[in-house]
Amino acid sequence: MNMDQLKRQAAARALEEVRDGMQLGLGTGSTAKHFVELLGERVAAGLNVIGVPTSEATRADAERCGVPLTTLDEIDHLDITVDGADEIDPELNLIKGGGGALLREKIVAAASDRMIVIADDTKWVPTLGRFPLPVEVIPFGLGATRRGIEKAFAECGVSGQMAVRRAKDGHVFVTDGGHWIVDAQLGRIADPASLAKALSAIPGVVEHGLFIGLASSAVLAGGEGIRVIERR
Ligand SMILES: O=C(CO)[C@H](O)[C@H](O)COP(=O)(O)O
Repeated sequence: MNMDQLKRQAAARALEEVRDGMQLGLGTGSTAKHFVELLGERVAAGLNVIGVPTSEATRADAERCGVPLTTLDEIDHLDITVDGADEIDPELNLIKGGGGALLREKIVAAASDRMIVIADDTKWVPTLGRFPLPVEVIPFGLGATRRGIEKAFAECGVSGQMAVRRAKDGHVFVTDGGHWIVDAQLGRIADPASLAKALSAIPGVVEHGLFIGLASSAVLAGGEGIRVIERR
């Protein structure tokens, strides 16, 4: 089974948790896209749900698949958010933002009763940090913000190269919120909760890709089948 089939399997397993009448957060990325497509098939067959997309890309996918959409201004909570991740550790802390949607993804996950993370099992790691940590920043004053980020890294015992993310065409990547992303190659983040707190305190940092205590469960698809891991 190839990687894409594993992602679809994880998405299908998460779909089993969806009940009629639910309000759903719809994640971003290639795995979350499978979930939106499968959800669209269930909606076409009569399932009554409504979704909040975490990116303009997911909004377009959901519209194409016929999934009814709303916003967090129109409803007061979400039952489940289903989203992918770039890394998942045994505490179900995550690195997200490889697709650049971390800000809306975190707002939507935080508004949800449950967050189910779906992934192929290559995303499972003993310690976060091999995947570059995305930090969403305001372009104004970027030099000062970067120095603040470096200080936070030093205080939390990590270090590594930082680079402003670029799109395939070479231009600076701009998020749906109009911000930039700095990707930091940290290698190993021993204390992700402390680093998350330190990064959140920096003026100029809009959000970062450390999702601490947000995921309720992870559905991991691998060669030997599907594993569902619940947060302890
Ligand atoms: O955080 C994300 C987007 O901002 C994605 O969930 C993450 O990058 C995983 O994507 P994929 O399912 O394509 O591997």
